[in-house]
Amino acid sequence: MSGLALNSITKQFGPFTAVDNVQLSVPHGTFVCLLGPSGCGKTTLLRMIAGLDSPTDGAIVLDGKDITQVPTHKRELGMVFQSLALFPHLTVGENIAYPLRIRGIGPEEQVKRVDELLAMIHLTGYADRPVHKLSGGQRQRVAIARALAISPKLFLLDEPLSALDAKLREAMQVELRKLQQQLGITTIVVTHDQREAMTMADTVVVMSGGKIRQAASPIEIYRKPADRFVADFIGSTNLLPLTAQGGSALVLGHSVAGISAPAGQGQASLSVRPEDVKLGAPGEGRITGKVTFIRDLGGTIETFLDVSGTEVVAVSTPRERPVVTVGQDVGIVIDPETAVVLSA
Ligand SMILES: Nc1ncnc2c1ncn2[C@@H]1O[C@H](COP(=O)(O)OP(=O)(O)OP(=O)(O)O)[C@@H](O)[C@H]1O
Repeated sequence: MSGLALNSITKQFGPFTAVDNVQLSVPHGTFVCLLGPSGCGKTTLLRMIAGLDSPTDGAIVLDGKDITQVPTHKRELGMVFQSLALFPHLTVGENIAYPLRIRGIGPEEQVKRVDELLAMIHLTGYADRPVHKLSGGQRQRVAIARALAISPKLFLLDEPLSALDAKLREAMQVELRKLQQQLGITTIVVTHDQREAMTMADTVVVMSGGKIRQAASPIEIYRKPADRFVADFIGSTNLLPLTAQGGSALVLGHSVAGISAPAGQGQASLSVRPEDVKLGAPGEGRITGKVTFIRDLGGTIETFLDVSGTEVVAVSTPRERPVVTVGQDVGIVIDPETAVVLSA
């Protein structure tokens, strides 16, 4: 297969398993985000792909070739790691040309390539500027250009945008994704920012405790989370207790048409995104909650409800907002099409 394959990768640090039997296939030209809470093993996994750490077990295969034992400098990688900063005493052009120079590429070819890369990152004319005179976002773009100078087979980035302020980070996410699509380069980014992952990735790999919980498209991760961890970690959700009773299931004590409990499970949960909770009049057989708090954020309105001790959050836009007030009893409508049954 053209692309990257991680075959049963495990990394132990003494008795501690930081990466646990990871299996992942990254087709050529795709953009993968490794996403998870602090300590879940995403940086360790990226470092192994980069050759900066070796797996205790398993194999890393790039374009059909086992590279597990190949040293970093022979893997044809472009890397933007937090620790790999730009050379502050060099100009933008010298920074970008550096990997070309150490590979013995002639000065004319270097200038041509630097110009191409500067155009690509929208910094044409900046070649002679010292890097310390650049803004944070411009510096980040130069680091990206430097990593791409050698046309690598794999582009690896570890939290590349975390030092930027929120607005610039969002703009750079879009820019990085466009650049990756333009070049068709296989890219793996480590991030703990789910918005970043959802914006950029073809495949989001959600990790916890060294294991992959789910690897799927952003929309599938959001709409069809594989388990409670993923449902809770990605976006916000209502995890409602689901109990089996006879052949049907009870959600917050009520049966909901179209929802059934998983076979053989005593206890399960139903994940319902706040935007999928619809409010209506309280009615016979309908889940009813009391409004405890309303947060009007302008573009969206969050309504917090108490249903026999369980908090349910509904999000609506001002247009679709049902007029409710704190203390009021309202009916809660769950659409079985958008709700996901999760075991445990
Ligand atoms: N060299 C090492 N020796 C011992 N333990 C390590 C080493 N490197 C990482 N670990 C441990 O492995 C686990 C995974 O670390 P890793 O840096 O991969 O996590 P991460 O998901 O990237 O987290 P963060 O977002 O905080 O960087 C952590 O518990 C960490 O303490």
